[in-house]
Amino acid sequence: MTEYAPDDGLLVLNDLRKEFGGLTAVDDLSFVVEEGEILGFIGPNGAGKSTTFNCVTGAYAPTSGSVHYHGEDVTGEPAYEMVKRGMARTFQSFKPLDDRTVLRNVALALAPDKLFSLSGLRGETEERARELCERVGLGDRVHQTPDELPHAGLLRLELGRALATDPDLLLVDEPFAGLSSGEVAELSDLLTDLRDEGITLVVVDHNMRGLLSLIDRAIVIQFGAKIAEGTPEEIRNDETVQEAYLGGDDSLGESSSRQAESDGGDEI
Ligand SMILES: Nc1ncnc2c1ncn2[C@@H]1O[C@H](COP(=O)(O)OP(=O)(O)OP(=O)(O)O)[C@@H](O)[C@H]1O
Repeated sequence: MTEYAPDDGLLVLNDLRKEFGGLTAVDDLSFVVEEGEILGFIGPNGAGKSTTFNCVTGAYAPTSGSVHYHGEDVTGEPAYEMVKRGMARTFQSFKPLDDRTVLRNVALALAPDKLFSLSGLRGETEERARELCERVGLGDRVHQTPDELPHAGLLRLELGRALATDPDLLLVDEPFAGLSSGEVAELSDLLTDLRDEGITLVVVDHNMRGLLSLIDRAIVIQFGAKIAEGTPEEIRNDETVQEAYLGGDDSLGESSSRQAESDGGDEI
């Protein structure tokens, strides 16, 4: 099996393994994230996507294997260390503070220690929080509270919170769930803008709705192991991927993927 060198990519995983008792959630998984790309990290429900990234971002210690970031061995480092090193993530089930404005929620991620001691946001902190709100398209909603935002707005807020740590790698967890196709397109534009500004992105999802037109490349996993890797076109046409999703239905093509999209379904 290929052993990647530590500097083969911005993020390099070699034989990453995570066991929970007798269950192997991540099964000797190796792949790289190249600097400047938007990588799709795809797999059916329960494939091990979250566990992989919990091992990478420091929420879990891997059972074995290695993680290199910026060429350095960061295997098993805690979450705050990974944030300091420039890795950020969004969570699918995030909970903003509903009694604080959008601006304050972003500022909280920017300066958690200061927010509680200051009576109001001032100077640099407020300015940076405003910039971040603008950057994620919430410039005209800074004084609203999260419960006034539509779901797509909450996702933008979560992105603003993640960007507050000034990451160079951003892991985005299932961003398109619950969005209309118009909102998927708008969010894709935002993610592409972030990439163009120099942030490398990994977009994690269990379906490919909206994803294949956004990403440069994808890794597909099943039962914790890599089953395919390639361009969106290669992934779409990969028989193993089709089997993993559809139990061997080889009729998958443009039309059925569009059908899945219009159904909001789980398929490719
Ligand atoms: N903390 C845990 N303890 C025990 N088993 C776990 C734990 N976390 C995940 N698992 C198991 O590991 C396997 C992989 O789960 P994981 O959540 O990583 O999959 P996933 O690809 O992210 O799925 P989804 O798309 O549903 O989020 C599953 O069988 C899950 O039940």
